[in-house]
Amino acid sequence: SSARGVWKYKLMLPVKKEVEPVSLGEGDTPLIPLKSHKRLFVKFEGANPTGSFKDRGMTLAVTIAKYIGAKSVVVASTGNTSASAAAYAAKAGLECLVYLPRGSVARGKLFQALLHGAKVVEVDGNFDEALEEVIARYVDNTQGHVYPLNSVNPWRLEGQKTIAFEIYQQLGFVPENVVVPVGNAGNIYAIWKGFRELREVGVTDRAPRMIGVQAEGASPVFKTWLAKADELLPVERPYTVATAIKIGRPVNWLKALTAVRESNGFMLSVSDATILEALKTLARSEGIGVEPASAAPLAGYRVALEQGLIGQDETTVLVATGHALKDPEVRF
Ligand SMILES: Cc1ncc(COP(=O)(O)O)c(/C=C/C(=O)C(=O)O)c1O
Repeated sequence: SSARGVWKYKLMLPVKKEVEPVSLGEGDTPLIPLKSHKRLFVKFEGANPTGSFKDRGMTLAVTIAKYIGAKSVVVASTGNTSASAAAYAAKAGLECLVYLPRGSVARGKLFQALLHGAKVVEVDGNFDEALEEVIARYVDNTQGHVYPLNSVNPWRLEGQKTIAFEIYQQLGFVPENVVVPVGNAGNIYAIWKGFRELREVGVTDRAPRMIGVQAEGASPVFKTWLAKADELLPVERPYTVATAIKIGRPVNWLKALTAVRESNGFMLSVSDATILEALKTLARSEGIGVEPASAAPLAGYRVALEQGLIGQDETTVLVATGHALKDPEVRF
């Protein structure tokens, strides 16, 4: 079919074939080999239409919202989800309402939400409070015309799993490790789901270890994994320069731990200093411009190599989730 990107995999997506996709050409992002290590690659999700991997999930969720006759969509966000929701809602002719934590959204992302015509509600509090507000107001909303898009919305994870399909097709094999920055914790599970489905349909009999990286000041999933706790150990006042993943009570924490455990992977927590160092290396040695959260996988990879958790001879893919233009004020 002439479809490209996410919709090339329509048969692996849970949508009826008559559904008309709302698409901005998301997906088909580059897999870039790094000079620094011979079997290290970056999956550059900054190359998506609004500059982050969120577009993969948003094309699905907004397509469904339109298909079911929603008039508007609502989402809480640390920024990239709101930028993506605004663009896809505009394409679909839907209104878009975004709840953002006042003062912690990188300028590029706020600009995009406004540019695409979203109505921005600034919440006094962190992302977690913004999400609580959306869930309280809209998730059990009776009118049904306002469609909540947060990663409690399964459609977004279905779109994001196509990252796995592309990595497999671009490498020609399943890598030993896939390293993902973890915030609200949906993406690491979505990518794992994609690799699990490749195995289930018999394309391959291998699966990667899923390695999740958090910032030290905002690492509830790491803490819960390390403690082998069966309840989330939340971080009340998360702080990190990587504002995209500055989340203290990730809704998808259990999904993320499932992906890590099922894949025999692990969680890491890295300092802001090492994240900024990694951001600088990617920009100045590899020519790859990312926002801070998207440099966390390289920071994590370096730690994992040092600690012998990853071997030099293993093929590893770092998922760089967002473009540098998102956060033009980061000081590194
Ligand atoms: C650049 C970037 N890198 C990594 C993540 C973490 O993904 P999840 O672990 O699936 O949450 C985000 C998440 C952003 C939001 O949660 C939002 O936009 O509201 C991001 O923007």
